[in-house]
Amino acid sequence: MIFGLFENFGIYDCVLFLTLTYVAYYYYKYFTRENPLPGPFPFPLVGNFPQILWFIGNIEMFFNCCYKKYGDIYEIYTINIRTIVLCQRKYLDNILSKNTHEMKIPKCKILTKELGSEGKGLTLNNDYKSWMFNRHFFNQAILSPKFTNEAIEQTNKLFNELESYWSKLFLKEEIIKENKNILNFSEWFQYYTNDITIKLLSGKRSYSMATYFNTLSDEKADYPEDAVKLSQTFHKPITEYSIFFVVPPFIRHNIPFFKNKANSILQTLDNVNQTLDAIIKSRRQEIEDTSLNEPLQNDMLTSMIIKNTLRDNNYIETGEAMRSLTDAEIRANMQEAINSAALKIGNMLSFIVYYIAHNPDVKKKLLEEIDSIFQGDKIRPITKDDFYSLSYCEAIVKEVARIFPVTHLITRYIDNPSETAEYHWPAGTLFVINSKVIQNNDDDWEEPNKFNPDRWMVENFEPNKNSFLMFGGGSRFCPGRKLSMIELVCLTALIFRKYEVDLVDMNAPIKVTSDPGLVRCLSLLVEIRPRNCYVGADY
Ligand code: HEM
Repeated sequence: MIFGLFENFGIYDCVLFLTLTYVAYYYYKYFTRENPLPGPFPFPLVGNFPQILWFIGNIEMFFNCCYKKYGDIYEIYTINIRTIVLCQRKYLDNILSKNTHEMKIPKCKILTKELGSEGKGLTLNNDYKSWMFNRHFFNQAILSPKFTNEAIEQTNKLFNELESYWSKLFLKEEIIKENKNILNFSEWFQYYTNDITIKLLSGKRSYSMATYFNTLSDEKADYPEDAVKLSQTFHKPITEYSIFFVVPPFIRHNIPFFKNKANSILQTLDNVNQTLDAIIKSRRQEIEDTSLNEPLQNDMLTSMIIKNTLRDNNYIETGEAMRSLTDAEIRANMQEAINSAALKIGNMLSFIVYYIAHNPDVKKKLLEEIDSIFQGDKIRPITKDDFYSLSYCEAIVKEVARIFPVTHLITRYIDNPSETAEYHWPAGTLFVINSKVIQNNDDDWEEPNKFNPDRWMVENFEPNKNSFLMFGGGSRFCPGRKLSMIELVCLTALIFRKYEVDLVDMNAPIKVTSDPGLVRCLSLLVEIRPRNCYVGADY
């Protein structure tokens, strides 16, 4: 009798039958899931993609709306993976513990193979041993005192270069008189951070600022041709990467618009890989050609190449456990560092300037601190001691990171069953931590919506555990935190020491776009002129 039912089935009936069976199975699984939580209603194959699509370009808004509607813990379906969103610090004890070694993304062969990141680098590396190994090299290269000194030296050098462009374009007397001293701060600092990141990490110059200057000026800056290609190659994947995280593979592979976008990113990544391979090869050669007693450059690439070789001061021959990194591993680490650093620091600087401009009392205190440290000297290079003394400036950076974080989400994926937020979760659960909501919670922060750097100045002040996640937490804590603080504090001081920076439109909200990885400033127009700290001073 059952077989009789199927006798007259055509191909369309079969497709319809299979679709209905799949949909029934999908919703059976959905309605019988473990620990059901509130959240937007999902659809077969695409999960909550239709709802997320509504917020494309401003994913932060999607998470805000869900938080308001569903509360401190809810679930969404991204790329058809059930994702538990945590918006309370009390839920994070287990998941951000230093003793756990959770991954950041689901084990997804297509993703890691497509992006070529399988078992390499840090963020997308799901192999714990390989992650540990790479993380050790990463930390050693970027957290050393030599690297700190190099970061401060390069910050000064590149800031001088930036000023040389600004003086030609915006700071001449006649330009200021005609009110043409307006610049797009977010663009300039995106190029600045590109330049400094690539210099510190690879030892090479990218000349992004020079390239940008040339688009604005009749007078042209000189730079080597190959350097330009490097900066252009790095710019694209960082900004468009998120298509691999929000668009399901089926759509990415078959719908022409998404397919073309994904292919173009893969092509760019391929160019980045080739560029990095060439840089690594030539640096290896330079190191080989340098005698053992001659000093080497202090960039991250050089440190990663020489670690566990005869060049390394701490070298002990112990075999595989202390092997050095392969070119492919170095490349993945470099790519990751460049992707992480330039955009986050660049965008945060724009947010800092925006908040300072809107808070005159904060600006006044900042200038008092700067003047007391530099004593009116607007030219001498900033030093490591200055960096450690700029405590109010550091408080501003932290307060901006708290109230308006550049990374608003942090992910964790468990490959063993675990207890989190008072529920037992099976292996294979993905969690998203909404750090923006957590950092603006009034249980942990007095008047959380008030921009108040002074809260960081109270003696012995420490935020409650897991209530401030600027650099994440647990063993996956951001390894670039020291470099970031150096850049953010030093640049804020260098800018405000010498320049008056006013927003062109004080009434406009800050223009941003956000994807799951980053909140990005689209544009920040400011009017700039030399700051007259002391009456009668010469500029
Ligand atoms: C304002 C600047 C920055 C901010 C706000 C920031 C924030 C973060 C956050 C929130 C995480 C996730 C941590 C977690 O999952 O618990 C992270 C991870 C990471 N960051 Fe940063 N970061 C910044 C700059 C940098 C820089 C300058 C570098 C490198 C040069 C860097 C390299 C990385 C890497 C490699 C990871 C992945 C670590 C891992 O999975 O083991 N970041 N960062």
